[in-house]
Amino acid sequence: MPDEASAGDYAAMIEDLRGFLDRLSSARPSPEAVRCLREALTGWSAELDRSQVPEHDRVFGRLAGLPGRGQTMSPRLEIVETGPDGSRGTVRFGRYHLGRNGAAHGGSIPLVFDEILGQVARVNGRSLARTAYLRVDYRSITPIDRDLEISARLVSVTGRKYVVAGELRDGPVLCAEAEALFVELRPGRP
Ligand SMILES: CCCCCCCCCCCCCCCC(=O)SCCNC(=O)CCNC(=O)[C@H](O)C(C)(C)COP(=O)(O)OP(=O)(O)OC[C@H]1O[C@@H](n2cnc3c(N)ncnc32)[C@H](O)[C@@H]1OP(=O)(O)O
Repeated sequence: MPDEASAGDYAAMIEDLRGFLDRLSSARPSPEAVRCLREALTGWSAELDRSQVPEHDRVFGRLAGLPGRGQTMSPRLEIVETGPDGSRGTVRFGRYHLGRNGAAHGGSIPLVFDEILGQVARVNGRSLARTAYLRVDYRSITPIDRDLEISARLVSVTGRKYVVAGELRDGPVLCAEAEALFVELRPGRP
């Protein structure tokens, strides 16, 4: 893990990357701008080629205190309260997550449910638990570019099985709800 000072820089870089992806997805760049961006990206990749590491040493997605654990794959999730029975937070779908007509892409919504529901299972699980199923019901469109409320609650624990349910709301509007089963891995199972 990076030290405290570089963790701050890393966090800021991840936020910059989110901003870049939002701008990229809503841009119509000129051929000259595309050439310029490609050149910059080639330089960034060459820089990162110098610091590739195995999975267990990577930083991306492993900074528990940061929104979204310091990764950009799923929308920006910020947990504001967590406990053994559940958690709640805010999530923001950016322009990068746009499906059509102002609604977030349907595939980006399970991503964020897997995160928050999985964290509740993990708080409860003695060891790592994996998603066995994740069901999402889309109740109303999920708007982008504003903070939405998201919550998860533990429904039941049966042996190694944890059922967790979640809701995504835009104020009084229920955008989506989810239910997932997490199964705690047997010892020695990768
Ligand atoms: C250091 C930095 C930290 C940073 C901070 C970390 C924070 C961390 C937060 C992470 C938050 C993200 C969390 C994402 C988590 C994933 O997304 S994991 C990736 C997606 N999931 C997978 O790849 C799982 C693939 N499947 C499997 O590996 C296996 O099928 C499973 C799920 C582990 C189950 O296998 P198994 O242990 O052999 O289980 P098995 O004995 O078959 O079944 C056990 C029980 O579960 C039931 N079951 C199993 N599957 C199902 C199913 N699909 N439907 C219904 N029942 C089922 C069985 O019927 C059985 O029930 P009982 O007979 O006991 O009543």
